[in-house]
Amino acid sequence: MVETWKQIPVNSSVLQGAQPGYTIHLFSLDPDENFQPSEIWSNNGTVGTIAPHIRDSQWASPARDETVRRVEKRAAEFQGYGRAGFLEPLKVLKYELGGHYNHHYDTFPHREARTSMEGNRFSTFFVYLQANCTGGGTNFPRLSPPKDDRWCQFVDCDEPYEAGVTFKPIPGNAIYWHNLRPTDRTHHPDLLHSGLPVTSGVKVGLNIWTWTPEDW
Ligand SMILES: O=C(O)CCC(=O)C(=O)O
Ligand SMILES: [Fe+2]
Repeated sequence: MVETWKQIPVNSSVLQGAQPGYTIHLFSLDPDENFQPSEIWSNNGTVGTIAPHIRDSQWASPARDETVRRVEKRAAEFQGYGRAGFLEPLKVLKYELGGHYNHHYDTFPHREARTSMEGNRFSTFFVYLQANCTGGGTNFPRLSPPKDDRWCQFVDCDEPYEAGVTFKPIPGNAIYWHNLRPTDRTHHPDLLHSGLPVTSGVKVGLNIWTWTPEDW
């Protein structure tokens, strides 16, 4: 038989029973019934309060089914080993009209100020799952806008220089950053950020927070 480059039918028995090392699953979460108002935690990590003038959104932790575990695994592998100790259960966030989250850090300040937990949120993935909305970018006021125009597909290049950098909520995209400085383990001051108000429609995001090992 002559070999051609169109030789293997996708549904052939050759593929049945194969155990690929890596499978892609369509990532779809519909945790609507589980959504509750998002809380704000104090610096020592003890109290969660609801304060819509600071943060107006709903959140839910999806059940750890196979899809969610796969996302967890990918997030862990992306970061290699080392300072990545634990993942916090994934948190889906939903913002409706006017929903926002004022400027904040994702970290808790430093070990001594905390009573109820060890470690800290080393890194953040913020994934845009749905963004059928206007507004709703993620703003980092202390970052300098990029000079290369190619970034304009991901960040809002029309806003004033002083506004810092605002990532556009593009479904399927994610932003990733390290909250802690490796040298002194304090939070990086430039990583102050906010979820800008949604001016129409709905934005759904996903937080994947990785914690340092307990002895960090
Ligand atoms: O909604 C956003 O764009 C950012 C959300 C955020 O910073 C957070 O949930 O900690
Ligand atoms: Fe945040």
